[in-house]
Amino acid sequence: TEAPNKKQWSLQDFEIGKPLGKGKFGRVYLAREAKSKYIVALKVIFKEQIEKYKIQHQLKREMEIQTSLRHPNILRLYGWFHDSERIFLILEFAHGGELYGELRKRGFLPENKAATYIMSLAQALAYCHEKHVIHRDIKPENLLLDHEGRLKIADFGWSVQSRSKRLTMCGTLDYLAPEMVENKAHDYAVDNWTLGILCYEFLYGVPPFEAESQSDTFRRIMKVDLSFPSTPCVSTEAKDLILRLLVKDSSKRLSLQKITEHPWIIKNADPTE
Ligand SMILES: Nc1ncnc(NCCc2cnc(NC(=O)Nc3cccc(C(F)(F)F)c3)s2)c1Br
Repeated sequence: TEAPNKKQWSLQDFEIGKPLGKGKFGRVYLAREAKSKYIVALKVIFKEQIEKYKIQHQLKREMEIQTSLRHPNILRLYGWFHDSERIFLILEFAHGGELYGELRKRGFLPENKAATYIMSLAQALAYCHEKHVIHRDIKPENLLLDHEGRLKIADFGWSVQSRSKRLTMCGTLDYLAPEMVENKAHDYAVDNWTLGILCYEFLYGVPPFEAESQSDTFRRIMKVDLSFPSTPCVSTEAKDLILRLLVKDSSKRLSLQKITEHPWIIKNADPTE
């Protein structure tokens, strides 16, 4: 008999539930595998969309990368299948939904939650970097929460192409590091920059370089035009961590290891995470 994860899945194997969300390339549904009753999230991607944007290789790369990653803070991709016009990704279901929703609902996060999320991200990214995977696409929409509120990094343009995807997809520039915005060769440190952006956004509710137009955001990123509003009140240690991450020279950004050892993280992150 075949190992379970080598099974050829098909739509008939699943009972489809409510829609969980819709992405650029298709919707996500709650689903249950009929025999095992196992709950999953099923992402439906239309082939003609993939062909239109010529990102087949990117999806292929995502599958390769994803099946090799196992980490408590990375959403699992259990497998995939396709029919004549769609590709289906069989994903771990994150019961808590998108972290984005929590941030929008609360406006901004308490320091212990923000620190716990940043620590989980630093640990997951350190794991990815050990596996020579740079994420490049970390933003609140791609961060999900499981039933215990544990952070899961999801969605994958995990490849060099993801930069072209982002720039051609005219996604938000808010999370792009200077070297990416300048379309320069970049390395692992882009994810460290993004952790600085996210830490700021978790604590203030908006990304640090938000501006009316993309060109203004571009200018603010290139200048590292960073300022801290007087409200909400944020600790000096949190601002210290943000200032050590939002550094233009990528070689001078705090390392992932050093992030997990930063006083603000030690003091505020939930150690059981
Ligand atoms: N509560 C929830 N529980 C679990 N999941 C949820 N949402 C799905 C999160 C995702 C995880 N992985 C993804 N991957 C892709 O979308 N890949 C993708 C799609 C199109 C094109 C391409 C490419 F061609 F550009 F690469 C790559 S979406 C939710 Br809401």
